[in-house]
Amino acid sequence: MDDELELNFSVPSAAPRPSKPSAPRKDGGAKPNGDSAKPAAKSAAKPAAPSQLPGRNPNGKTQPAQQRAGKPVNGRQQQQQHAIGRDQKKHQPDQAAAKAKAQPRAPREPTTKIGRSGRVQQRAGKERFKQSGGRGTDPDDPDELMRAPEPEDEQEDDLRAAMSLMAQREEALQREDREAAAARGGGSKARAPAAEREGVVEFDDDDDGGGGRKRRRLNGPGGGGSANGGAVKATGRGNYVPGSLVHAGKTANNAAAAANGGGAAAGAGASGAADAAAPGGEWSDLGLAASLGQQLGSLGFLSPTPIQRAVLPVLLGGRDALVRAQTGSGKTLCYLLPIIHDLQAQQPRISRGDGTLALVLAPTRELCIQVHDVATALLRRFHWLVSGLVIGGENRQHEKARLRKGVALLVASPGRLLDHLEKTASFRTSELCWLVLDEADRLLDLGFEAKLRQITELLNRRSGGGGSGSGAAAAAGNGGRAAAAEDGEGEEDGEGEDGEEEEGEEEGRGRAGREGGRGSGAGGSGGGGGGGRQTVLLSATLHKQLGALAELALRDPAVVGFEMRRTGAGGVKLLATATAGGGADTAADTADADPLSTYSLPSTLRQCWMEVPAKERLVALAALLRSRVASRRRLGGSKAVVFVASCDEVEFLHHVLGDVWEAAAGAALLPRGVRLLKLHGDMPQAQRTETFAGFSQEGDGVLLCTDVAARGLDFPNVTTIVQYDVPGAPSEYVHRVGRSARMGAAGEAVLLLMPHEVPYVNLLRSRGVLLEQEHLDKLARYMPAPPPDQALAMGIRPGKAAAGGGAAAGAARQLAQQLHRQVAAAVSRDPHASQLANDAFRSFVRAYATHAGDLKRVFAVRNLHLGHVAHSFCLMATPTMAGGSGSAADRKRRKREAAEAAEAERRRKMKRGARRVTA
Ligand SMILES: Nc1ncnc2c1ncn2[C@@H]1O[C@H](COP(=O)(O)OP(=O)(O)OP(=O)(O)O)[C@@H](O)[C@H]1O
Repeated sequence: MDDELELNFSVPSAAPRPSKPSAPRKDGGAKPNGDSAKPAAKSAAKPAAPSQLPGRNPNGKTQPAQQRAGKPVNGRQQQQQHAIGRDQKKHQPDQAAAKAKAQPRAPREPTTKIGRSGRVQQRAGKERFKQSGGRGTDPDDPDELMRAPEPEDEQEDDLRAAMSLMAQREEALQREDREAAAARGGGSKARAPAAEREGVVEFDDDDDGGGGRKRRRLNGPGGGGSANGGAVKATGRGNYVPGSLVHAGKTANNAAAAANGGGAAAGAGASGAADAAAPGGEWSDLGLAASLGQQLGSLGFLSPTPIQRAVLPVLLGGRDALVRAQTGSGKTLCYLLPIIHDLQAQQPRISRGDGTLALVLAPTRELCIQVHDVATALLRRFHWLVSGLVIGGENRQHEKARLRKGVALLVASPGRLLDHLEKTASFRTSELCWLVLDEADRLLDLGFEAKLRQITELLNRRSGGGGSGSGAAAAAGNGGRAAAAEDGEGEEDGEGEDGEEEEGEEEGRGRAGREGGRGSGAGGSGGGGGGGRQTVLLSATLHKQLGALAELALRDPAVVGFEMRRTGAGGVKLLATATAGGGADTAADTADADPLSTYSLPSTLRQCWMEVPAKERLVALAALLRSRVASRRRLGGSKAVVFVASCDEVEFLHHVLGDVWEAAAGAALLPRGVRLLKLHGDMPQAQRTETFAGFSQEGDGVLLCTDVAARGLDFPNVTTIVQYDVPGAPSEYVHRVGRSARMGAAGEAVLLLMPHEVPYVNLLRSRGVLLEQEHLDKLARYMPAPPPDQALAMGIRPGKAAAGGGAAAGAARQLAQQLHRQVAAAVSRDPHASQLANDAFRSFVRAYATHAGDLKRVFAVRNLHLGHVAHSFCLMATPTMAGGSGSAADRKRRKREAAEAAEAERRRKMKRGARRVTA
């Protein structure tokens, strides 16, 4: 059954928004390519912009005769004209000069030809300088010459020289294209005709002072061209660390091979491998610039995925878009490619002085880093386009400096972006032409909706764009998690943009209710904004507030992964349809518009659940990790991500399964070479970034984390997802498991449930998520055990546990419990470990208490056996819930301590390094 969601934005009128080449400029002016861009309604309301007046160029400046006469004026000429205008002002300080300028022009001297001796020009210049009584430019003064306007004949010389260069360059490009086409074996796919790409020929990237440059955007299918025709400058900027591109490339190659070899693999819902790279697809077919296609190829992206095929033409055609697709289907490139295609083609070339032209917002810092890394890798070929990152936890001053210099493509988390929009005066966004909200459902879950509204309004104001977007204050009934995050993180440093929803959820939910009440009343005009800005909203789920967000940000969007239907009331309904990524959509009961009910999971993902008594949770986790590591390593690599409910639990498990375990059991839990890593929102940003990159690069490893890693993160080759604690919301289940089985790779997800939690499986089933059951006894062989003499003392033959069968499994579990007691004893002797255990227990119970709605019935605190739960945290007695971890003050204290420890460690490392150098 289809899922339905009512959207409030108005139904698109019959005429779609003009495609990119004719998109309205924010000054309302016609674009240099001559398209009259303003939609009728708006242009009628506004007085004619200067640029629309006859004899004016798009900046409202007087057009040169050549342009008025209808001769083409290219970007370089425009720049020169601007420069001339400025310099003329500078060099005509007095009235006499102004009058002289007003005199009818003397007949021109014969134009100096290119290649003629510079001395001829110099002499003529010197003569003019003398005649003017020393006014104007002294040709003997090299500094002056650098600044001076050139005499007209010299301008023309320059123009001729430039045009001749253009022609040469164009010829070279065409030659290159012909060669490339011949190499591809298809001469028909040559570059677009020269006339289409006249604006993309390279010129020096003169900055005109940052104001008033008019660029020609060459968006739209077939309208793009290569900006540099392969004249690649290695800038060394690309800092793509995680290696997921390489991984992706491999996956794509594998997928392509599978599809080619397997023949029928490309069918809908077939294996993700076929989804990943349908044969025959080419980037240039979709209208991307040839050089961008080449860059994609060099990064291993050989052909587009289905979702990219669906979305790229829409965005290249200049429309806003609302996109839903399954996890790991390649959504990031869906928006980065059209953005880069557009930016690289703009003429005159974008320079740093232009500020930010594309803005990508993502809910977590790690996701921002990831998107930025991919963007940086793609931009390597376009050295004049700079990408940047602003996220909470980073040094504001450094960010400010980068923004002041100018960052064309900026990836940001909402809190920090808002901060810069409000406080960094040199942050230019007046030229913004792209806004992307990635993981929009998560942004909403985290309660960023108010911040998004503020951001959109600020951007609109700065760009002078229309659309207040004020109507989007949707009731954020579940925004409490974010409110909690803000409570916990934001007060001190104004961050709060992350998914640190682990603790303080109760306070958060209360506050969310209030915020929801406040927001719900706002109606409003909405309807997108930002003048000619193109906006993209990507969501993995059909979130309840998506309609409001779409209303806030989008204008007449193309909708991919949904179906849009008119309602009688003039609004539209969104219906979930099969996602372009293939795979099976879950069955859908749409009454509550639960995101999960419309979700699509990769068909290569095996999902199972395991019933585990509370007191055996820790050893079950240990056995599960050992079993997966052992079996997957045989297959060439094992990477597991373990999700828990709180930062404290991550800290506890990391310490206990690492150092404490080894000391108590006499052997490490995991084989040598398999690292145990941690990632959560209370870690200092530097550590988070290091872990993120480290785990991406690892061949084998186990990552203990909170839901901060649940969305969008693309760790290559994750083979197993373990949900040690149940997800906070059903949709979170889907996002967590989506970290595996990406781009057609195989993966597995294991959900551990305590006996009273087993009905959760039915809840998932009712939403179409089907899990198999796996028995704990199957892990018997991998249960950790104490040394043989202790086993014998317990009356258990050491080899018996490994033999298999029911009795053996029982024995193995007994031995594991014995080992667990030893670990617990070690914890009780170690004050630091004890503190971690107490904090983790409290946080676990607090998080458990925050489940709402249907989930509250299944995950009720009263159903917890607190003694057994405490045992699973290696505690001899059940701690009281009073005080301790979980308060905002406590979070801050721990964060500060962690930052101090990290800083001390950094200094130690530096000292060690310095000592090594001097030695
Ligand atoms: N055309 C392509 N060919 C090969 N690999 C690709 C292609 N497009 C994307 N990928 C790779 O697929 C993986 C998933 O991409 P991405 O992270 O964009 O997916 P997503 O849909 O945003 O996932 P999520 O919903 O989890 O955020 C990445 O490793 C990416 O490098």
